[in-house]
Amino acid sequence: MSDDGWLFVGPDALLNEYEPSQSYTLGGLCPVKLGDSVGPGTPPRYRILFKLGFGSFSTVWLARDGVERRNVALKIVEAKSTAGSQELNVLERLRAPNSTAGQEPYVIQLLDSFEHTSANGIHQVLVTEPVLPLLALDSTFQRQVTKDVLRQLIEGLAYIHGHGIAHGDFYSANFGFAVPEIDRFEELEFWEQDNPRIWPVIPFSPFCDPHSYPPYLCDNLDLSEFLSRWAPDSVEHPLSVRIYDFGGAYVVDGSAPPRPATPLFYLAPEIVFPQVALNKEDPPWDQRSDIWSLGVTFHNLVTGGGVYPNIQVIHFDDGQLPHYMAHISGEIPDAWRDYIDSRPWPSSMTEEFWERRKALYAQRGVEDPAGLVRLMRRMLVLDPAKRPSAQELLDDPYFSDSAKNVVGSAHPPTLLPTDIPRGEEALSHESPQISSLDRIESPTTVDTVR
Ligand SMILES: Nc1ncnc2c1ncn2[C@@H]1O[C@H](COP(=O)(O)OP(=O)(O)OP(=O)(O)O)[C@@H](O)[C@H]1O
Repeated sequence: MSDDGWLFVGPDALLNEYEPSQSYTLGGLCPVKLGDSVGPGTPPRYRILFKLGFGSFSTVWLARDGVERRNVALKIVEAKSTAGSQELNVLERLRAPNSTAGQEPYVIQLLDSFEHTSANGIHQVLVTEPVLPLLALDSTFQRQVTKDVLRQLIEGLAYIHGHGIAHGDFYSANFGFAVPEIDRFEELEFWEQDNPRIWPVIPFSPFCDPHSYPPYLCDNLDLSEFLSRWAPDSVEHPLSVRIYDFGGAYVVDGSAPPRPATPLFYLAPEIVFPQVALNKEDPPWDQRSDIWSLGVTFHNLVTGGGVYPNIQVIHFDDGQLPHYMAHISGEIPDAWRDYIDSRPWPSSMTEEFWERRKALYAQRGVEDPAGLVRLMRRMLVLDPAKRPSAQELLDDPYFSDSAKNVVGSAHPPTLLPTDIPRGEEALSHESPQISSLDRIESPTTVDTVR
C-alpha cells in the first residue's frame, strides 16, 4: 500500500511504478479513466485504452482515434505546465509533410492537439504516433540495436537542429521505435489480450476534491511484451528510430533557453561548469549541448553504463564532474584551471581511459570499437564551438557501412544494454541534483574495465 498523505493507493501498488497520486490536484495531472473519451467532436474523438507511461509533467495514454480508426498516443500535460509549454510549438515545427519509408525524420510526429478541461485545470493534449520506448526493449528487440540505429539517432538530431530547435533532454529514455503494427489491433482486441492492472485511489482527507483524482491508477501497457506476443513479426523489419519528449526543447532564436532537463551525467560542460563552479543556475545552452549528450548516450547504449570512470554514484559530489569531463576530453581550459586545481583529483591519462573504453566495447561485441571511440571523442569536446554538428557527424567514417550491427552477431543479445535505467529511474527529470544521479545509474553499471 502507499500513502501520499492525501490519497491512499493500493494495496500492493509499488511506488514509482505509477504517477504520484498527489499530482492529481488543482494545477496537476488530468484525472482520466480507461474507456474515457476526450477530444473534439461528439462523441469525443479519442477513447482511452491503456496507460503507456508518465513523466514529470504528464501522463501518456494509448487511445483509439474514432475518426481515422487508428491507435495513437495521447500525452496529457499537467495543467500548471500547459500555459508555458513549448512542446506543441516545437512539434508543429518538426512536422514532416508526407514522410515515406527511407526518408523518415526519425522524430515523433504530431498528429493532432487540443485542450482538455478537468477539475484540475486546462490540459494540453498532444496526439502522436505510439512508439516503443528504447528502454522497454526486450531481448528480441535488443538484438536489433545496430549501427544503423545510432546513425538514425544522429539523423534525427540533425533534422531537429536543422529546424532551429535544441532538444535539451537527449538521452536513452527519450528514444523509441516506430511500431506501425499497433494499428492492427482494434479496441476490443487490446482488452481481450491484456488485462490492465489497476490500483484503487481513496482519499484520506475530506478536503480532497473527488473530481481531482481518478478512481484508480493503472500500470503501463508493456508494449514490447504485447508486440512480441501478439505481433512477433514486428521484430522482422529494421527498427526505425523515433526521438520524443520535446518538453525540454526550445526554438533557438536568441531567447533565453529553459533550464535543461537532461539528467546530470548527460549534461554538457557548458552547463555543468557554470552550475557547479560558478553557482550560475541557468547557463545558456543550445544544439551543441545536445551533441555532448549524444556522445555520452552512445556509450550508454552500447554498454548500459555511464561514460565516466570509477564513479561512486551514491556519494557522488556534483562538484567533481568537471574533473571527469576534463579527464575524458583530455583538456583543461584556462577558465577551468583554478577550479580543477582547487580540488584533489586522482588524474589518469586520457589515452589510457579511451583504450580501456575500446577494450570494453570489444568485450561487449561492438563492431569497430576503435571507430566508435573516434566518433565519440569528436562529440565529447569541452568547447561547444569545436564540436561537429549532427550533420557533420553523419559523414564520419564509422557510418560508411551503417547497415551492420553495432553488436556483432557472435555475441548474444544479453550483451546489449540490459541495465540501462528503466521505469522511474529512466523517467527521472529533476534538475541536476545528486538525487537524480542515484536514479540514473546504479553503481554496478559504471565502468567495468579498469
Ligand atoms: N508516443 C509515445 N508512445 C509510447 N509511449 C510514450 C509515448 N510518449 C511518451 N511515452 C511514455 O510516457 C513516458 C512519459 O513521456 P514523456 O517523457 O514525453 O513525458 P514528460 O512528462 O515530458 O516527462 P519527462 O520529461 O519527465 O520524461 C515516456 O517515458 C514513455 O514511457
